[in-house]
Amino acid sequence: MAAIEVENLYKSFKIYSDKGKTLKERLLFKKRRAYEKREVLNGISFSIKKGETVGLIGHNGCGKSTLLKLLTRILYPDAGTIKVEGRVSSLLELGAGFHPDLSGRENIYANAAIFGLKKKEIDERLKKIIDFSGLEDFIDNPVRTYSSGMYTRLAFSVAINVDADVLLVDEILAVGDVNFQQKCLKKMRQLRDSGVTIVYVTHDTDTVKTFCNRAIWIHEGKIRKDADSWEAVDAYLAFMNDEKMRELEKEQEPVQEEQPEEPQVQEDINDEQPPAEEPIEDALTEEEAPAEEAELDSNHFGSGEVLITKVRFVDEQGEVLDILKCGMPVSLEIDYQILKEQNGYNFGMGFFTASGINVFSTNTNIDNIFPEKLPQEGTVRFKIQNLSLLEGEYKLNVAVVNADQAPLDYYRCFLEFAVASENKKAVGTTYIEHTWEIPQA
Ligand SMILES: Nc1ncnc2c1ncn2[C@@H]1O[C@H](COP(=O)(O)OP(=O)(O)OP(=O)(O)O)[C@@H](O)[C@H]1O
Repeated sequence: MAAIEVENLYKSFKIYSDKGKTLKERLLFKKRRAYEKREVLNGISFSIKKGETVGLIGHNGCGKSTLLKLLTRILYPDAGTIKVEGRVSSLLELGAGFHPDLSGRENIYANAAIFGLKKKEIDERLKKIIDFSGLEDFIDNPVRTYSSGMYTRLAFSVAINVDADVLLVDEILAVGDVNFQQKCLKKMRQLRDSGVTIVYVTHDTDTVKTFCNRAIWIHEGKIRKDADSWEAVDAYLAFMNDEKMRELEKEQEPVQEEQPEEPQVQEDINDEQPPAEEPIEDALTEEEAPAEEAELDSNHFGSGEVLITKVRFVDEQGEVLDILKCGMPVSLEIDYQILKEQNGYNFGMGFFTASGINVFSTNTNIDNIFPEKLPQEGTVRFKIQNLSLLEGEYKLNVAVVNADQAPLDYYRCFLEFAVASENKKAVGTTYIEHTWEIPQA
């Protein structure tokens, strides 16, 4: 049975470009104020079953909070329908729904009443709410004297104690201290397990993976992916990573076109952002590496806390190779990005034949390299002095695991590549340097 049913939802905001400098100007030109319409949600439809826990993900400003506010009916859509079954409780913007001059206790009554509780029901829950908030000593002070963390504590304590069927939570938990965050997540898990439907907006993709069973990724006003939380988060992180790469490559462009014909181009670029001050890794400035740069897809596993973002073969000059040659020096470059620091890192690679036979695999730990700390992003190079693979088609596995060998990003076949051979001929997969000794007659 559906707890939330959203159909063809549209929401735009008017953005006023000329507000008028003074109140007089604003009043006089009230009707003439120029505005543009910003489409935020552009035809969103989904259905959430009772008891589901759904993470809403997407980049800043994509409309997650707007969607949550529409579900809470703080905002109304331009078009589309929203049906929510049962009592709704929400934890939206910091302090939303609190009156600054009322005490914590008075705000509990006011807030819980908004969620549909009668005075008697609130009386019964008051102690529980105050206890959970940990604000006993401050509960009779006006909430304007509260810190942002204290606001969150109070708001959360009310939101989870109103026996809601549907709980809508915005990124608000980030404000509380670590202990309170853990306490909230524990409580939310209990609510989830007792069948409460939860929609959770957050940028903490780890929590989405572990806490939610499903995630909806909003992009450019539409649903880009609505799937199992791991699958949706991986797709979102891969996309964000690609975006980052594109930005880095764009930043690089003016540096490459140092003497442009049109000074205007330079000005535009300067407007946007200052020219790159830091030297950017060679690897990121390569214009293209079509054959080697396999696209990230969901056909791999790992926590995603460290991502393998690009992999390529290069020659001694750093030129990307389409075809490798038996006997040549080759480097395998693995670009990574750390989203969450680990207790250590172990990078691995493996060559497989097209039919899946492992020709050679190793990792940094096997080679007695145990990196504990790494730059947040960089390139690991696996250098081969003399490629001994024979002519043929091969597959490449790449992986990074942590010091406990837990997979962070593991690809069974990141890319397929070909090896050619001009003078090193033999049968099999590996060329073994050799000589023959033949008895003389
Ligand atoms: N009341 C409003 N008036 C005008 N524009 C608004 C209003 N509320 C939101 N917006 C705009 O709508 C867009 C979506 O905002 P929203 O807060 O929903 O994004 P979000 O995905 O929650 O972002 P974040 O991850 O940064 O919290 C933004 O461009 C924002 O500026």
